[in-house]
Amino acid sequence: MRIDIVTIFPTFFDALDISLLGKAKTSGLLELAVHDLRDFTHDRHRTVDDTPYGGGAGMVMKPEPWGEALDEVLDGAEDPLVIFPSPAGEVFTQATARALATEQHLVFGCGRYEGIDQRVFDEASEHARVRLVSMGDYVLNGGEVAVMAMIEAIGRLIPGVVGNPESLVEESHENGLLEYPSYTKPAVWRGREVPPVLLSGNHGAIAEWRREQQLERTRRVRPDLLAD
Ligand SMILES: Oc1ccccc1-c1ccno1
Repeated sequence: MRIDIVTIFPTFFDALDISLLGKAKTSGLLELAVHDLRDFTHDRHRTVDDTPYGGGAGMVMKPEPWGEALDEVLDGAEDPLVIFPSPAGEVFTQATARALATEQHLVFGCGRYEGIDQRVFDEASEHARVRLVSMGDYVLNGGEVAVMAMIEAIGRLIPGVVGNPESLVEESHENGLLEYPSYTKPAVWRGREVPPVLLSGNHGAIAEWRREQQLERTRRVRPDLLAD
């Protein structure tokens, strides 16, 4: 998979050089390029924003730098999917991550300020598939945090990135439920014992207990996940 990111804070994504995603880059499973939007400006101040037409507080990201940046990133690309994090987007879920992990080329556009001139989305939509994606019902200062979260959620689902694929199966949201509680040594810690069933060696009983824990936790914390 190739990932391109367009942002005014390119160093924000230095963190992608560490941990699993760093190994995925080194191994060639993941090709990543970060582009500084200001490299596509032509004025002395490298201006990327301006006041909104119609008035209002804040600034809007200018279309020209975005147009030139996306022209470069999309030039010669084969069926890329362009994703802009936005509070106005469809909500990102594990199902979204699974679907995006099958894409060959993702382009992430990180908006800042009060957003990006609408004509950028309209123009990009004539050259590629474009989606606005929300990380949830809250407001961030920009798309970089959202893109980092999406890249981690997507990247770990790319075959070969996570050492043991089995570890992906019993996670929250993989089977529509929240994950069961986990325990490790010591068997007793500050007087708190590990549930005896987990020490029983009875794999059937352990699986049943874990399923019951998933259902109980989901009913308690996220009943919406159980709604039809
Ligand atoms: O609040 C935002 C500002 C810019 C880009 C994305 C967001 C956002 C908020 C929730 N999901 O995405």
